[in-house]
Amino acid sequence: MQLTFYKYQGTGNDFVMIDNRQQFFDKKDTKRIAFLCDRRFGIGADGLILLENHATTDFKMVYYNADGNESSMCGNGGRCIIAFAKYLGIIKDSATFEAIDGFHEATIDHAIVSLKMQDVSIIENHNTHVFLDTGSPHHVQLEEELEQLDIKTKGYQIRYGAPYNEVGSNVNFVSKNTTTNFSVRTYERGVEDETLSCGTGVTAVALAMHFIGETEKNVITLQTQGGLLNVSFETVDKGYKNIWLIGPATLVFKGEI
Ligand SMILES: N[C@@H](CCC[C@H](N)C(=O)O)C(=O)O
Repeated sequence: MQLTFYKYQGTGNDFVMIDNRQQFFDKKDTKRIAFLCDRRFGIGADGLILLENHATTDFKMVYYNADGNESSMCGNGGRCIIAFAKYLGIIKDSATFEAIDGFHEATIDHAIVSLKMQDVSIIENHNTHVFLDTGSPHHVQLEEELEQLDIKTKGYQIRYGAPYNEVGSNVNFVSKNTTTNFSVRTYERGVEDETLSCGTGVTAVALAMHFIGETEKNVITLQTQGGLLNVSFETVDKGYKNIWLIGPATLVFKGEI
């Protein structure tokens, strides 16, 4: 059967997007999802996202990593699905939707999407790194020589090492440019490689840098390999609320396979 798909990217984190409001897509076919994401034999993407009907919000988002498995929240995917929902005529300039980590609000202004993330109340500050969950689990560590790092090798060791083991964590390497600007490179679980950007990752980095005192600001710019993202937040007694991930989300092409 022919499958109509849409390819989106948000700061270079790219996704195969499928309108599954008619529920035709076989979600159990992990091999096919991995095939569609394969960059040599398939369409090529860091993940695949289904847009589905929802009883009380504008739509539901279902996210799969490039390995074919359903996973936790994808921040850049969440921004891209807003652009997709607008393209399909489901929403205008604002929306609410449900994802695996709960309900989200978002707005879109031309190609710039602002996505509200879940509140974060648990942040583990270890000596060498910070660990927190921004919808997906993230290990965050500061590095002096970010450009020289072998992200695939180092990220793989941390992702599969203790205490994360098989379940794993995404791994973010960070360098500080100014008090409001940090560079980030991310090894993504489920892609098992560096991606050009990770939305839940840069959100984790912004909160972690504030938490450990590297910044006192609450609007942070994150330079990823695929472009700039902004994260704003409010500090509360036990963590952070009103967290927004802001940046571009673009349709690359539409096709059939
Ligand atoms: N690219 C995503 C993160 C997707 C989930 C991640 N690979 C995981 O399995 O935890 C983002 O933009 O947040």
